[in-house]
Amino acid sequence: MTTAASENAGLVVRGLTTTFDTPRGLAIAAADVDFDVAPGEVVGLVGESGSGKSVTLRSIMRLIREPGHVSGRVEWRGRDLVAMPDEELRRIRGSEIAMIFQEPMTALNPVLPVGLQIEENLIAHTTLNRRERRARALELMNIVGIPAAESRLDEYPHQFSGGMRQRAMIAIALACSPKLLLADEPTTALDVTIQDQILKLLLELRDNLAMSVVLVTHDLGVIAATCDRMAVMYAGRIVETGTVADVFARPRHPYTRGLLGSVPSGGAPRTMLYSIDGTPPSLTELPVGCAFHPRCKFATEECLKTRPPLSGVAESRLAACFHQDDVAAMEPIL
Ligand SMILES: Nc1ncnc2c1ncn2[C@@H]1O[C@H](COP(=O)(O)OP(=O)(O)OP(=O)(O)O)[C@@H](O)[C@H]1O
Ligand code: NI
Repeated sequence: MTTAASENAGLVVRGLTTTFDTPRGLAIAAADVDFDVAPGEVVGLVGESGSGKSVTLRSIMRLIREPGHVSGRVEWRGRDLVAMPDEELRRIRGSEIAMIFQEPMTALNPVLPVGLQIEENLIAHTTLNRRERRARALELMNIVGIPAAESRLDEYPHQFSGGMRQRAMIAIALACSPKLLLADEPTTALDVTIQDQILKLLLELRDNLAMSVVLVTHDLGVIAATCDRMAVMYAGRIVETGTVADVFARPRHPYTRGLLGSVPSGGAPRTMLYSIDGTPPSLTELPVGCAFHPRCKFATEECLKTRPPLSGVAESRLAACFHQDDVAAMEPIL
């Protein structure tokens, strides 16, 4: 049943679990992931390479293919995206919900001019006529800051620089004024100036469209600059959530503390440097107990036997650590 309250609820993810059958066994790439994104809110997902950030985003959009399998609930404005018929999902995808992929070249069609790719989205999801579509495409190119937009509409993706391609992909994603944007490393590999411009653009759109954003990044500087709340992922699980201010000021999970501690103090960090010893576990052979225990200075007997549940001081401020009070009691980092 759809209620007015749930229609306003934005994105609600519950128990999202994604596994892959691999020759080495079942890889649990995302496990029991829970998070919410309110209308107009920007939530960051952060974690090391392979922690399950992209898999989580792709699972929300039902873009996981064999040998992958997704379970759990993804509610968007009160409707379950996991259980919804393909046809209905296709209508929502690209219009209400848009995604920006990690690698623009794979998301863009190489044999179609950029302007036409924007128009294709408009053909699929609006009743605009040809002239109106062209005008809207031009408007979008201007919004994302592509110079000489009029002539660039007829160019192909390979004629665009990396930064311009990223902008083109954002223009396509935004063609139908989505209410939810899933952005996977939208600014990685771009230089700092362009990165700042694109993040600023996303925040403007968030304000103008009351758009919700899930932003995946491994860059804590990007989280600090753009997000309201954040979730830290480790080995497929969310291990800490909270407002960006709270998590940065007083991390409650040793992994988060390690990530933040490895960031140079003074000014927003641009890259995440790892000072945490060791490497993440294999997803087919996760350690018993807490998956982080082999790398953790706080680990005790309990951590080797039992996986700590996400718990904490408030519903919106959680950490999956038995020793979170000790972690929080440490000297502030920044
Ligand atoms: N099709 C697949 N088959 C098997 N394993 C997969 C598949 N797709 C993803 N995985 C595994 O899922 C895990 C999580 O991958 P994911 O791409 O979500 O990581 P990530 O956090 O986005 O990392 P990065 O920062 O490098 O983008 C990885 O170990 C990856 O090998
Ligand atoms: Ni990724």
